[in-house]
Amino acid sequence: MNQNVILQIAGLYKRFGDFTALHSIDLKVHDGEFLAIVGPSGSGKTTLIRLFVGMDEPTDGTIWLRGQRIDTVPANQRPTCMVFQSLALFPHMTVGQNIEFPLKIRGMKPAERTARALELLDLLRLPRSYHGKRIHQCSGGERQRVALARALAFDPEILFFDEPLSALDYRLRKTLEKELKDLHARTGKTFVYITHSLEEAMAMSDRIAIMRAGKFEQIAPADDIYNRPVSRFVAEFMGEVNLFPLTVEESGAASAGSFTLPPRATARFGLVAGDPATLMVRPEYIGFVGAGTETEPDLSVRGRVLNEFNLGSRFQYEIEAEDGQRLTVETQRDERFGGAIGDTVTLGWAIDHCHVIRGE
Ligand SMILES: Nc1ncnc2c1ncn2[C@@H]1O[C@H](COP(=O)(O)OP(=O)(O)OP(=O)(O)O)[C@@H](O)[C@H]1O
Repeated sequence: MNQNVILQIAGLYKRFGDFTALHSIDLKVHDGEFLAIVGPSGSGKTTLIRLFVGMDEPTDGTIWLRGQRIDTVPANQRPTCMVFQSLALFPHMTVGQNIEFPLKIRGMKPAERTARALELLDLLRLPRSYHGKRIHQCSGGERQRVALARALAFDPEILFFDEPLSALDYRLRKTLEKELKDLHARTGKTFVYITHSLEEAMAMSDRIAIMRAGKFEQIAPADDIYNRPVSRFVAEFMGEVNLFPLTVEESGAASAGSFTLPPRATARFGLVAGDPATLMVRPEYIGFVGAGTETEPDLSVRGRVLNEFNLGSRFQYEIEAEDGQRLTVETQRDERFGGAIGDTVTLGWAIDHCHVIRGE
């Protein structure tokens, strides 16, 4: 990925009657980037993609592709934009006919079309013999690859994906996630990928844009979004999290209900008395403090184990602190809590693993 901007939008609005689906959106997508757009249902993800590809018009604002304004250009004259729709294959046609379809409507000669289709089968790691195979004879995963080959047929610079894997079972989804990431690396193309799934976004993308009610709440690399969310909404959207509202006192210490943050910690986060803020710590950074614990943790809480959940590679615990707050803790399998449900435990973690979210 380089820092050249391939796609830029500024002040984009979309209204449906009285309802504003997109509120003054700005975004820059870099050349060769894999950008995931994540957000709850109804946040405006599909509306945004429809504007990119010309399936709908913005109420206000501009879209540029490589510095050229495209929001006023009809969809069929935006050759660099293709939407990947896995379910839009023609079932009665062969794999080859499907892949060649966009080339045929653009007038490419049959021999050239077939050569291109075979190249794309190679790229998608499908056997060349599939060229004559009917779509209904292909498995779900193969169909996804054919749809991708078709989207790539005209060599678009950007591919837009609208939840392509959401209907697939877990194993196939995981396989295709890896294949998509690999395809992105091999083609060097720009991918803009809409998903509900945080896991998918984390696994594949260079940056994640979190959408909420028609606006971007945060746009950043996955690690930043996960470890340094700008709001409670982003923190909670990005998986399990422990959030403690802080009351910063004149002394510099901050009360977090079941524990107190020492002045050196509040100073480090730049908090002063009266600042509204929330302390965040992810479940995997909290550990059980026992006789064998080598160093005293910076912060600790006593509580009771309410539940244990086996997540496969990890274990998750629900703990009730003495002030009634619920905490979520995750350990690796080999660090599983040795006691019983109902036991009183001490939990501890490092200030380095805390993040402060400012504001109400
Ligand atoms: N043609 C339309 N007329 C009126 N309202 C619309 C229209 N299209 C979308 N909306 C509204 O705009 C909002 C955003 O819809 P959009 O489909 O973009 O959400 P989304 O984030 O893609 O959701 P999902 O994840 O469920 O697909 C929703 O409240 C939706 O009801």
